[in-house]
Amino acid sequence: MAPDLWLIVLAVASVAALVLKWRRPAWYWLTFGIAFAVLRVLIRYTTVMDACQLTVPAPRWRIWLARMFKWQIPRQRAPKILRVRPTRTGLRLRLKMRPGQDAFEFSAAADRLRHSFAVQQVVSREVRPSVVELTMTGYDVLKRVQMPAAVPDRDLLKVPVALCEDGTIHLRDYRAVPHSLNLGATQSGKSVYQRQLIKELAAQPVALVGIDCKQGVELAPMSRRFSALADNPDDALGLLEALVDRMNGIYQLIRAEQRISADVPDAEITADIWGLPETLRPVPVVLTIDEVAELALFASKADEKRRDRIITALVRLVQLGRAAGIYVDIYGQRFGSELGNGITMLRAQLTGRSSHRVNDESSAKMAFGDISPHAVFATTQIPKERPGTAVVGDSTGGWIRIRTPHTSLRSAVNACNKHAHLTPDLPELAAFRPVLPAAKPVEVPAPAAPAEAPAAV
Ligand SMILES: Nc1ncnc2c1ncn2[C@@H]1O[C@H](COP(=O)(O)OP(=O)(O)OP(=O)(O)O)[C@@H](O)[C@H]1O
Repeated sequence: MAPDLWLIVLAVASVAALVLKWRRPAWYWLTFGIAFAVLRVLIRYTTVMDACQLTVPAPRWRIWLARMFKWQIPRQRAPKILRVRPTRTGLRLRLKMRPGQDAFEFSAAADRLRHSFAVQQVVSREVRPSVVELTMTGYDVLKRVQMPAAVPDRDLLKVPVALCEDGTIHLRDYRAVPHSLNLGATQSGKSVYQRQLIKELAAQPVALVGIDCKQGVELAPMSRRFSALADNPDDALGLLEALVDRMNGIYQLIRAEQRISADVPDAEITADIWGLPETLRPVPVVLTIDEVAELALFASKADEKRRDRIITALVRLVQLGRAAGIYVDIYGQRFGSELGNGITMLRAQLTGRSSHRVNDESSAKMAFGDISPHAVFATTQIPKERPGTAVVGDSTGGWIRIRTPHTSLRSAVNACNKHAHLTPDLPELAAFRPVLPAAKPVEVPAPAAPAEAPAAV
């Protein structure tokens, strides 16, 4: 090719790369970014590791030999690269640690590595003894969230809800983390998160039950897929107590099954619904409670009594519900002792924690104060112009930043309508079955009147 032509191709490619980087960072990453990042990492690897204090001295015998024969003194040794694997959103670098190194050093150096390799984010984790994996994210994946079409880990009660900042998918796994608390200021993105979750659960053989004291504006449009719905505190109390009755009934069923299994040598004895024969297993229930503070507020003595019964029923459900296949997601703006007796006890049982943007540090502490001070700080840093961003923690002190895809109410309602036939009938909750809007008669437009023939001139 003529040199001029080369120059033109180079100029066009550079402009294309710049435009993609600016407008479509995901496409940029797949077309140019991966190659540049792999080159950058491999070329700078030893220097960066040295600068980030992730190298160790050469073995003594090599230094001794070098001194003896006046060779060049061997340099510090960086961890050996076992594998470099590009992904849809970044790179995975698997490293064999040198003697004397530990996985914590790599986690502590994550921020330095991020700057040195010029990537968006670096997360380190130990994959097996002496091997760590650095997951690098090439660009800001949370800027425009697009969930991949195929999620391999999806399972019953394990649904994708958001993208993590390291490019992995955040799954809400009810069987691992049965109950969760989701906080956030108004307009921070709680409802979108909730819709995404319901949209995913709608396609599964589970019963959805909701309490939405905002007169049902969030959940009622999706009511075709809900087995029970309460939109005021009185109904919420009835619904929660009915759920407690259902839970007690399921415990009786498990006990009866245990008695039968006890007499059969070698038979497994179950302590929850998942060990019951499929024909007997009650359908799992996911209870969504929106704006929980509405249940805890009271203006009169009667309201206060109702409030106490609500909190008692809720505490029983989160303490004992898991084995009976009852899972609870609670949403609110704040959830602290200011809401009265029993709240701290209830919160302790909600092991799944997430928080969208909050107005103050004390709200962030309600989500993570008893789990991780780093997560509290990260929550206070969520920018207002990034609605849908949240920090998700777990009871081990780990946390990560996530962002939900922008799920409209329309698309969640469509999913609920599409899967309405999966809505199980729960006899215990029959009194709270949502009143479905009557099907709107299709209006057939009246045939247009025949146009009058123009008068003959
Ligand atoms: N993941 C997202 N990506 C883009 N925009 C989002 C995302 N999540 C939420 N939003 C936008 O942020 C705004 C607030 O979202 P949402 O209604 O979910 O907040 P909220 O916390 O439920 O507020 P409220 O408590 O007032 O109901 C909406 O305009 C919504 O479109």
